[in-house]
Amino acid sequence: MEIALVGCGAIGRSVLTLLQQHPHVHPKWVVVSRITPQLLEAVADLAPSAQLVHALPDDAHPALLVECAGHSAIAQHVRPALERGIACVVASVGALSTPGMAQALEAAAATGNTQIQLVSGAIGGVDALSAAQLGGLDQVIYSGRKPPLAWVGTPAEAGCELASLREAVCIFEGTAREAALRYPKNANVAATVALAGLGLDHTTVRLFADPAVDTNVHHIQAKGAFGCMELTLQGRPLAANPKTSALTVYSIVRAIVQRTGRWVM
Ligand SMILES: NC(=O)C1=CN([C@@H]2O[C@H](COP(=O)(O)OP(=O)(O)OC[C@H]3O[C@@H](n4cnc5c(N)ncnc54)[C@H](OP(=O)(O)O)[C@@H]3O)[C@@H](O)[C@H]2O)C=CC1
Ligand SMILES: O=C([O-])CC(=O)C(=O)O
Repeated sequence: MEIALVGCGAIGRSVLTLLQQHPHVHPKWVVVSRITPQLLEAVADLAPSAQLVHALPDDAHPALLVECAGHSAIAQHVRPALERGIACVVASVGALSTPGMAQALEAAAATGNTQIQLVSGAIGGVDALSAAQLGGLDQVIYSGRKPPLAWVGTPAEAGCELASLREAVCIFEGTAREAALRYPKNANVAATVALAGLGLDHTTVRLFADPAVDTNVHHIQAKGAFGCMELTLQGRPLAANPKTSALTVYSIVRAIVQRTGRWVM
């Protein structure tokens, strides 16, 4: 199966590394915003038969395009690929918080007669939540807790001195839509939980910078006709990006590899 990968940062490089164990998956195109000597070297090492490009060439027909770049890549690369009939796997789920984006992707997938898969990424339990939603959900609360370093370069910096925090600070409370728009590199999970459950405007989100944790701690509390659910996931961050949990990489590789087999779970 030939695939195109969009993004070659912390997630992209780890995905390429793991895919070396899957001989039926062939990364043929790696789409990046800037082609640098370091990237050329990394791709030559991790996926020697892949081309490093700024956009998917017109004559490329991958079976799958896998996005692990950032919110801007959804309009720039995912939407046109869907229109061309290329199935897409998306990690930057928070991009769907931009008004009109979900509808635009839906229309693009309809034009191309193909599908978009949103990965569960750094969280689990999304299957249970979306099944529970069919019976009716009363409340879903998501909280994301990360070490202070993971919030560098975000609006959290305006409200507190991250480097000298002595105790946990709630840096955001609001809807999943607001969280995903304000924290595009840290609150994709908030959007995922919301899209599976009560929606972007009815899911309560709290984000914490916490010097007492050394993992990215995701917590979901949900109740409804099904009963109730509580899930805590302590995700080990990637060394190359403390904002991102390693589980995101495994979730993406799982989504790719499942397409080469006969079982879907
Ligand atoms: N669903 C989930 O659970 C999670 C989702 N994510 C999503 O995955 C994204 C990537 O994470 P991570 O790999 O850790 O981040 P990194 O910053 O390490 O890497 C992102 C890479 O993508 C490139 N990039 C950014 N925008 C584009 C674009 N429009 N087209 C092509 N390349 C682009 C960047 O290049 P440059 O620097 O040159 O712009 C960079 O090399 C996050 O921004 C987030 O949206 C992350 C964690 C969890
Ligand atoms: O990787 C994580 O732990 C979560 C994350 O960054 C996000 O939700 O965007």
